[in-house]
Amino acid sequence: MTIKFNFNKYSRKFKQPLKTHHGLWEVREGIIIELMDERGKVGWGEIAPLSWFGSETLREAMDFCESLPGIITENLIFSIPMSLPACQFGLESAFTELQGNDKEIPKLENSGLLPTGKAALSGWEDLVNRGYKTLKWKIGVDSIDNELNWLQILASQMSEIQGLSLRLDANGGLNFSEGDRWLDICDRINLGDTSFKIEFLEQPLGVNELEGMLALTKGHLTPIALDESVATLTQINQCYQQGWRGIFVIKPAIVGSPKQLRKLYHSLGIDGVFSSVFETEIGQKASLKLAAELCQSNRAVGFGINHWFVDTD
Ligand SMILES: O=C(O)CCC(=O)c1ccccc1C(=O)O
Ligand SMILES: [Mg+2]
Repeated sequence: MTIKFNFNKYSRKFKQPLKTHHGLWEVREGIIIELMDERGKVGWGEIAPLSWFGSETLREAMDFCESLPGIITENLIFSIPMSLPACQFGLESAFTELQGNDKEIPKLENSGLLPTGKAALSGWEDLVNRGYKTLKWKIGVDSIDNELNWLQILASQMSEIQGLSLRLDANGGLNFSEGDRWLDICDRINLGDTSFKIEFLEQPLGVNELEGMLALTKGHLTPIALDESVATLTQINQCYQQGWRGIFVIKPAIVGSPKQLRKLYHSLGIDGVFSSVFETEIGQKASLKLAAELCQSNRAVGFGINHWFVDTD
């Protein structure tokens, strides 16, 4: 089968830039893939790299697309190198769409992203009114004393509504003793008698500090989720081999080939939380299909943010 290949770069500005320990992120750039088979059926895909997270750069993805001929084969799509994980996802998901199976995505529970810093204290109610029961808050941005103080206020406010939970995402911005302090307070909250829970602390330490995170899990009740440390399939495998049995955040758009993800996910028996990289609806649809297929737990997915773009082109 021959497949026509086309691609287009896009650029979208966030209504509010995302503030994390990595800094401010203002514009999402990526590539839309269009495949067409001999009958004229079209399949869309998206390459949404996040190089500060461990994927290829947008430039590398563009170079790859520019190197491809206008007519490609299935074989080419399934032999994209592991060094281009976002390209693997983009082309493979476009190909899957070509093949038909247009199944409806079942409605998954979503987590809502709180504004970073003190603004979370006045921002959570709006998200809860919009139906979110799981919220996520970026930490490691302000001073630890301020943030721990805000956490305790947030926890006591959120405890007044039944059944809410909170995820904390440090984006690798803590050191060991800071991680320990955060987890002590999370444990104290989780041992309290309200229904409010801290679901997990995401990526407290840097990408290469797995040993430290393994050590942190030992002394604490509140789970840790790896994110930056497991951005790609290769890293998921490595962390598993090195003994990680906690939660894995899976960002399908940058993790690599969906086919290989399925295989690895089942063979390792992963406890996964599926999450967005602020891709467009094209990448989001393909990611959510994978989440619905693979995620056995009742953990919310992290895709609650698509109202955050300014309309441009
Ligand atoms: O995971 C979520 O719930 C929301 C998405 C999110 O936090 C995120 C989005 C883009 C890039 C990095 C991250 C992150 O988890 O660190
Ligand atoms: Mg994260």
